[in-house]
Amino acid sequence: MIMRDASIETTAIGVVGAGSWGTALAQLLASQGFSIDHWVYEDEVREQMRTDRENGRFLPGVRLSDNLHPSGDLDAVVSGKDLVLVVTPSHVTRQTMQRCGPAIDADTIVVSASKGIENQTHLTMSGVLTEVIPGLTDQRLAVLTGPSFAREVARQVPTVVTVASGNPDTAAYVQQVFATPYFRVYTIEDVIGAELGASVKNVIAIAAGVIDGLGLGLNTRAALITRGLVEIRRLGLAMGAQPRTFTGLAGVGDLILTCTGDLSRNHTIGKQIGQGRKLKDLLAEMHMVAEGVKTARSVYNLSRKLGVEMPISQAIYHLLYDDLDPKTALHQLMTRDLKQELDEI
Ligand SMILES: NC(=O)c1ccc[n+]([C@@H]2O[C@H](COP(=O)([O-])OP(=O)(O)OC[C@H]3O[C@@H](n4cnc5c(N)ncnc54)[C@H](O)[C@@H]3O)[C@@H](O)[C@H]2O)c1
Ligand SMILES: O=P(O)(O)OC[C@H](O)CO
Repeated sequence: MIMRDASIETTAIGVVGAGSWGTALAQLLASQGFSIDHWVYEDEVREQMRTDRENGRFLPGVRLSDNLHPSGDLDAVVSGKDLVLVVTPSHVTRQTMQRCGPAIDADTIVVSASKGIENQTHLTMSGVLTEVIPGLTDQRLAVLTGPSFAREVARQVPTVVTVASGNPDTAAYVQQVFATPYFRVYTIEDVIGAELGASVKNVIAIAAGVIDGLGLGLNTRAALITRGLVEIRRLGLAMGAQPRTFTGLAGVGDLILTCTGDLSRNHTIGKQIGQGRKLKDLLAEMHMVAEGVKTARSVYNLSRKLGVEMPISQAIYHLLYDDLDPKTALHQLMTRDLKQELDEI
């Protein structure tokens, strides 16, 4: 049993986004007894969730509790809530939350569970939400992240995540709301570090998939994860993150999961590219999001703008957008100038 403050039990919650992660988290909360208003984008998905109590498109095989209420009314889902959870793909977060931002009450806690960096602004999701939700400050904002495949959380596989907020009280509140005996929640204060770890690992996971698609070995994958973490940390430091964040769940934890787990969409797309398939064909077949594809563009431009050395991430950008051959990319990475391993800081 997780001990919660009695006041937590009556928390009114709205969830925006019913992809695999939005549905898994909404169901997790519903299974704990919270009444959930859940905004579902597609009419047919919403209808199926209402009638069959299943989201067959994004999270098949998981029965939805009766206290999870699918809705197409975005304003109604977010208004009058103690907590609003935003779980849209990062490229539609701005447009979605711009629509309903004014309906969110001034004291509502807003939690982002999306992972990505906007292409146009280079903002992480906390930055986007702060721009589009009137009056939202970092005091009412939190980020839920860490190694967590939706399908495993839905099966109640023991999972450990972290909640980042600039306000420790907000982090502690969100921690209490989400924690279950199979979903352990830590807190940290470094929001930008947590979001960068969560976002850039998707680019490195594409690289890990490419390595597997090329049929390379475990040595290569371990090297990739290690050097990928160096790149994530470098970008993080350049953007004001705390270095220790990257040794935690939002950093190395999520990086290991996504680089090694067959359930990862980012890893899968990388693997197919390694096997010779083209990005545009893969995207045309996918109804889910592989955030690393868009984030690779943001990271490429950010790293150049900030002068941060990120050779793996830059190679993935060229592979995705300039048709760089995977074997050539690997050869270029392996034959870079020889150097000392660790950065000064
Ligand atoms: N799936 C996971 O295991 C997992 C785990 C942790 C974090 N995340 C993150 O959660 C976020 C959401 O991913 P997901 O896996 O739930 O999504 P998904 O890939 O399963 O589904 C896509 C979602 O996008 C929505 N969508 C498509 N077009 C839209 C539009 N124009 N406006 C609004 N919504 C639209 C769909 O309704 C659906 O909810 C991503 O940032 C992802 O990285 C996912
Ligand atoms: O399936 P992916 O690659 O989007 O990864 C899902 C989560 O981010 C893992 O923590």
